[in-house]
Amino acid sequence: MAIHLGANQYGKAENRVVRIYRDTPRHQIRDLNVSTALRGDFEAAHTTGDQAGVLPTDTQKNTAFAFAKEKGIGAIEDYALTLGDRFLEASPAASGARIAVEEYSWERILVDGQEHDHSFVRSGAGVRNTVVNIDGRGADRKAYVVSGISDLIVLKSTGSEFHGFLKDEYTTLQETDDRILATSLVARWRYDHTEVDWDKSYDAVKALLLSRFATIHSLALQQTLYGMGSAVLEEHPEVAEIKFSAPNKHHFLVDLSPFGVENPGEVFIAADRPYGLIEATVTRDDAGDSGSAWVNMAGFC
Ligand SMILES: O=c1[nH]c(=O)c2[nH]c(=O)[nH]c2[nH]1
Repeated sequence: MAIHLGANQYGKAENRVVRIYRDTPRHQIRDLNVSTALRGDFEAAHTTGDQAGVLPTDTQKNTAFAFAKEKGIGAIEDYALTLGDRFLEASPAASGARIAVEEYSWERILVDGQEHDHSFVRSGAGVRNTVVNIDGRGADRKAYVVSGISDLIVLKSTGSEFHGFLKDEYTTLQETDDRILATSLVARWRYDHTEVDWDKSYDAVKALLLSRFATIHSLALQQTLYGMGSAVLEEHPEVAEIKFSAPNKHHFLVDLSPFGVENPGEVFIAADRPYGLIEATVTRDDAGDSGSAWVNMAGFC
């Protein structure tokens, strides 16, 4: 029987890297979840057990923590790019590196209206993340950055319709011109290049996604996502494409008529399962090649 080793990668997943800056009494915190992986010629490690070319996952973990101190943590994209280049330098057998970083945000606790110097409360709508893929070294190096946000839970209490859909003998859904639209949005956008002010771009894209969700009069979640994605591509030349995964968090009107009570769109049951899952990609026509940007990105069409 002929068999062979297929695609493979290895690394340390979910390093919880917390970096405190304490040069002054007013501390700063960065709180990351870092996953690293190398791909390349690791055939022998699998087929014969020869680990000569394998930079241990433990070393990858150590590097993630050491760089948090030695190089500091700026934008997560820069941290990920620096780590990826380091692993390719340290591991001759590797042809590519994938570094995924999530960032949990904290804000200062207010005490008597004043921001505390070293006490924080977890904050933020949504979790910022990035996935950096680097192929090759030196003149052959190519770097791809996909950044995004997950767990961005949004709801609008009107301004959403759903009607005119295809019907067959199993269709029971009523048409509606006024419903709740809610989702826990995952959005990831691919940058066209790496000369980007990452923090500024992230803040602006997030704000734009939220404002378009609010202002687009929705005829379907599909149309809302396309509108949100188009706005990002129109206003952000640095973004080549954007992908969404959006569970339609259904809110069903509760029938209060058995109790003689009218319910004109006021009391709903928030169902957690099942949910419609709407996924879409919006791409600039002249976008550059996506290369390995989307390698192993689960949960997207
Ligand atoms: O925005 C929606 N898109 C759908 O495709 C769909 N299907 C469904 O039952 N409800 C909805 N809502």
